[in-house]
Amino acid sequence: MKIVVGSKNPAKIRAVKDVFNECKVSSKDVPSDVSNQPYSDQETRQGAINRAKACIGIGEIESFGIGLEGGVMYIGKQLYLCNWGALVTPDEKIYTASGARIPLPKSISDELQLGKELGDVIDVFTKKKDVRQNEGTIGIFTNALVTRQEMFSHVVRLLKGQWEFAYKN
Ligand SMILES: O=P(O)(O)OP(=O)(O)OP(=O)(O)OC[C@H]1O[C@@H](n2cnc3c(O)ncnc32)[C@H](O)[C@@H]1O
Repeated sequence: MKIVVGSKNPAKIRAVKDVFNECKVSSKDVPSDVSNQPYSDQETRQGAINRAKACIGIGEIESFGIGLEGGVMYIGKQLYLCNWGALVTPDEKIYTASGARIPLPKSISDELQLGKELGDVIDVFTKKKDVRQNEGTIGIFTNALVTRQEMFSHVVRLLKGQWEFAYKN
């Protein structure tokens, strides 16, 4: 079984390798075809689906595609971090799953409202570089108890499990 991950982000690739450790996992940078900063569950999920589909294009007929997408969404006035994953099979069946979500501090959501991307805002907030490729925003605001890789591993496990269930039944 070959898996193609639609991102060069190491946190995402490691999450897929962690769950599909028996498979050949490769990665390629594909477009999400949604905004750079998705602003709803719907848009974030669509970005994950678009990435997964783009992975099983020409030359990848036998492969499974996985797309992982980060975004934000409102519940009332509270902005939350949200994450979605999609797995597309070679015969184009689509499985989706979402990840844990946590509220973002007002100082962060105020910056996002100016049109900035979370990845840039969290780097400035933490005075770190490439948080998105490491512990992620979820890692920052959970004191590293849950990192971006761990959160995405859970999403990928949800995808794999749904596919296994469908395959067996
Ligand atoms: O290389 P790709 O796969 O594009 O990875 P990315 O982290 O840059 O991009 P995503 O599509 O996953 O996320 C969309 C935006 O939200 C940001 N973002 C989402 N979740 C994040 C997190 O946990 N930590 C930091 N930035 C995050 C991210 O930096 C982007 O600006």
